[in-house]
Amino acid sequence: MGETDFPPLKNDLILRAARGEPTERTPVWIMRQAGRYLPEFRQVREQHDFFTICRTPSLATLVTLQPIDRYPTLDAAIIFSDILVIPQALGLEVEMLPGKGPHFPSPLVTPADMARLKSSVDVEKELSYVFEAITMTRKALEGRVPLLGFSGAPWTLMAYMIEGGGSNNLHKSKTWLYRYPVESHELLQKLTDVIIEYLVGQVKAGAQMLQIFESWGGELSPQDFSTYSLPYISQISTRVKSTLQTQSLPIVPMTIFCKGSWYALQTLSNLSYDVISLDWTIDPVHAKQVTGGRVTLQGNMDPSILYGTEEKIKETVTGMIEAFGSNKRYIVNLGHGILPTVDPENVKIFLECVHEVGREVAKRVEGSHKK
Ligand SMILES: Cc1c2[nH]c(c1CCC(=O)O)Cc1[nH]c(c(CCC(=O)O)c1C)Cc1[nH]c(c(CCC(=O)O)c1C)Cc1[nH]c(c(C)c1CCC(=O)O)C2
Repeated sequence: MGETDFPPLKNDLILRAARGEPTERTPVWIMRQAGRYLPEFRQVREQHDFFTICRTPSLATLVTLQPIDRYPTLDAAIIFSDILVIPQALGLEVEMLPGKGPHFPSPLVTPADMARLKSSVDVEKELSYVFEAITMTRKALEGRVPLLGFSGAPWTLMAYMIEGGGSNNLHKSKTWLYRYPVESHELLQKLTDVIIEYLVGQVKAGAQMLQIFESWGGELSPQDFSTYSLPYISQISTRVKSTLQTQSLPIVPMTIFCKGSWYALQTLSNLSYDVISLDWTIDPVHAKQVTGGRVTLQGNMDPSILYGTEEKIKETVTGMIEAFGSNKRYIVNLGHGILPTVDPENVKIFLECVHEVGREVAKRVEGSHKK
């Protein structure tokens, strides 16, 4: 798909912020914005299994658009899918158990189980449903906001494939790292190669920006992070961008979200990512100092603030935008996904407040530059 196959974009704030260009207002979107906190999503979910929604482009388009229709204040849409579609494409079965989350009936137990994974994955075929959903959604958006694509990062996906679902301490996947380092690297590299092809395919289908989720980055020590996460997320941004260039596709901005990996901030800012997404344990002023304006920062309100009063939400948003304090290189988001029991009215309050405060701060910064 080429740019001319889609309606022209009317709001490019987030793309400009990602590229380091000034914005007249701070852009905002919410991780997991399409999901269970919305009654309209729960209604679709009552009729269809989770992965059926992912695999049916018309349903994926419908739920991707639900938050965009409800909140005209959102500055981006994110394609409805899941990070676990990659383990599925590699041949592992994954189910989504209501109220429990993902479950792998036959996870990888020892390296011998890697023989159960496909030796080569036809990404174009196995994940064609994601690409179709992206193209359909991009058209249905009618240029209202940019469409984001995403993938899980290799370490987080490896951990799910070995733990077989959620886990408190990741001891099974860490056993691999400390007993079978060679095979662990082999698995991480295999995932990396598939992820790169998958992300390029998303851009070809119409994704305008990409986010990589290393949701379990913070479970690793700084040293293990540099051995088992960093080399692979680094490869992903450089190889995705060089492949996009070779294939004459748009070189879209890329975001890295390593939850809990505060120690890696400076290193991450020297890779070829455009945006670093921060969790709420990181102080904005510290993040700005450490990353030195080399990247755009995204985040980082504690998702639980959305359970607070209107005053608390407003106070936190104001403090956060003032601390990131710029009309450049900043995208508002939560520090992790929105929680399923949040009241959608509080999301509205949050988004409206971001618009209001974002405009004020941008004006103030502009004014102080003119003086
Ligand atoms: C770790 C991870 C997963 N999936 C994802 C991550 C990385 C982000 C993060 O750290 O939160 C990413 C994801 N999952 C989903 C999206 C869709 C787009 C969006 O709105 O952000 C995205 C970007 C839909 C989803 N993925 C899931 C749901 C709910 C499933 C349901 O309806 O039963 C949705 C809407 C299920 C899911 N999928 C996963 C878990 C652990 C769960 C269960 C717990 C939970 O819901 O948070 C794996």
